[in-house]
Amino acid sequence: MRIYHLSAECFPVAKVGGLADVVGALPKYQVAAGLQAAVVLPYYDRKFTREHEFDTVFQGLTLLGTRRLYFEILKEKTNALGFELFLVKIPGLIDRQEVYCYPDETDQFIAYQIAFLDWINWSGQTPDVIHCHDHHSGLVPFLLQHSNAYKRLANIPTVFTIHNGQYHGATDWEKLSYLPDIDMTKTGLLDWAGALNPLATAVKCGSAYTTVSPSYLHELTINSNGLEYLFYIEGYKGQGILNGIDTDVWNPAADKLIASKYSSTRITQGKNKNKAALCQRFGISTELPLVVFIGRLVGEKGADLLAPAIERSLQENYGRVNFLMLGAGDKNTEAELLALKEKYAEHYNVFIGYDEALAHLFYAGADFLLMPSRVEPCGLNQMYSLRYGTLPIVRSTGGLKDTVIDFGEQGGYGIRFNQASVDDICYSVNRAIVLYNDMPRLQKLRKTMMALDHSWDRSATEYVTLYNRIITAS
Ligand SMILES: Nc1ncnc2c1ncn2[C@@H]1O[C@H](COP(=O)(O)OP(=O)(O)O[C@H]2O[C@H](CO)[C@@H](O)[C@H](O)[C@H]2O)[C@@H](O)[C@H]1O
Repeated sequence: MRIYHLSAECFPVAKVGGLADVVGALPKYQVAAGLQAAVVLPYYDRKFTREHEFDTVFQGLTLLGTRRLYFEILKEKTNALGFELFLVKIPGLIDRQEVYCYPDETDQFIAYQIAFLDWINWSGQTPDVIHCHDHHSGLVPFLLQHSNAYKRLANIPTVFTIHNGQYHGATDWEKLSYLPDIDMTKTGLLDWAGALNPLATAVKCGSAYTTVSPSYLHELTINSNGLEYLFYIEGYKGQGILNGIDTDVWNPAADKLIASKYSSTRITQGKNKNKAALCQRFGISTELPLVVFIGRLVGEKGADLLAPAIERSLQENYGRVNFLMLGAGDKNTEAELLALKEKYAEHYNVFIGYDEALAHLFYAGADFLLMPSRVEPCGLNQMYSLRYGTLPIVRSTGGLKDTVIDFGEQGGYGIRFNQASVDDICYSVNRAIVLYNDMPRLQKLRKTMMALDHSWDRSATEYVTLYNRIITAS
């Protein structure tokens, strides 16, 4: 079965967040299961692309409205990622360093999708399934069915996976002229609330859509930034498939990015060594329970709650708990987190920025990982932390609800709270401090956490079942 995954991110080529982790791992597991899975990314001028060799497998000329675009499809020579990797390169438009936030990013993503479709069309390929991830490839299901340019491809089934339903890629109707030779009676499929909305289009036109956890499938009908009714009426096509984690990359027994490797037979020694390295780097003591946060500093992650919650918690528990933060994003939140450093240097520190290696040390060296997310489609951090024996403190939402059971319940191993509020965070941190002071119990929970299996094997099989279903129906 030939599958093309289309995504803006893929670890380690270009990572901004969890989308990259999923697209860098799922195809590898699919290849191991016997599928011919490949990833097609926009080209980025980054370390990975500079350090690897590529063959030019296709060259073409296409149109973006009246603009003529020369494009190339590059293929990584050695399949270094465990699957075929193709890059769409368009000089002057898709050849830059950053993944997002260019003023012409709508043009970039439309051109990327058109170049991909032109390539498979002109090169005579007919993949069994095209699997699109987030709005950056959301127009593909529509173009396959309703563009005269791609008539030969019209029956290819598509899966659309929603990693983040808050971002839709909505744009104004001016961009309609960029779409090649479309059936103008079908433009309603591109519309949501008066804008051209790629995420809504993909939900309407895809053979099926998936969310990255079962709970998030339902939550989209309650909170999806204006698409709630769409998810309600299209719900029959939806399926929640929980993400897995790449256990080759996230494995404390073989992780080269941490200070000391460890397995579930030597958890305490292993974690202590990593905690010592982490605390030394940030100038805090190792004796106290260490609570960390890793992630994008945005409202969805509840990042604005961190500074007030940490301040209150440190005032209530001065000298009984330490905090370390790693993240970048909203400038006000960054400033608030930096300001706390002055006041609480002995018990708190923050690294503003993106640092993959440091994230690994955080997962290994921390005692607790805090995730006060308002919205969490799946969340990978809590699964990484479980694998490293670090107890997750999470708000009960989306994938966090599906993967973390409170230690107060039968078989539980984490801490869960209901409200994205300073009160609930502080209360949960207090529970963590009490648990830390009952070390035999915490050690037992660490063993339980590390024995959990969140690898991709199960979820990869669920995708294959879905592919088979939509292929049969097409
Ligand atoms: N400053 C920093 N330095 C180093 N590493 C950092 C970092 N900030 C974040 N990371 C890393 O980025 C990844 C974040 O993954 P998440 O799944 O938590 O979030 P994200 O919201 O990006 O993904 C979206 O897509 C994924 C995948 O489907 C869903 O799990 C999630 O709920 C959804 O919001 C982790 O690998 C984390 O370690």
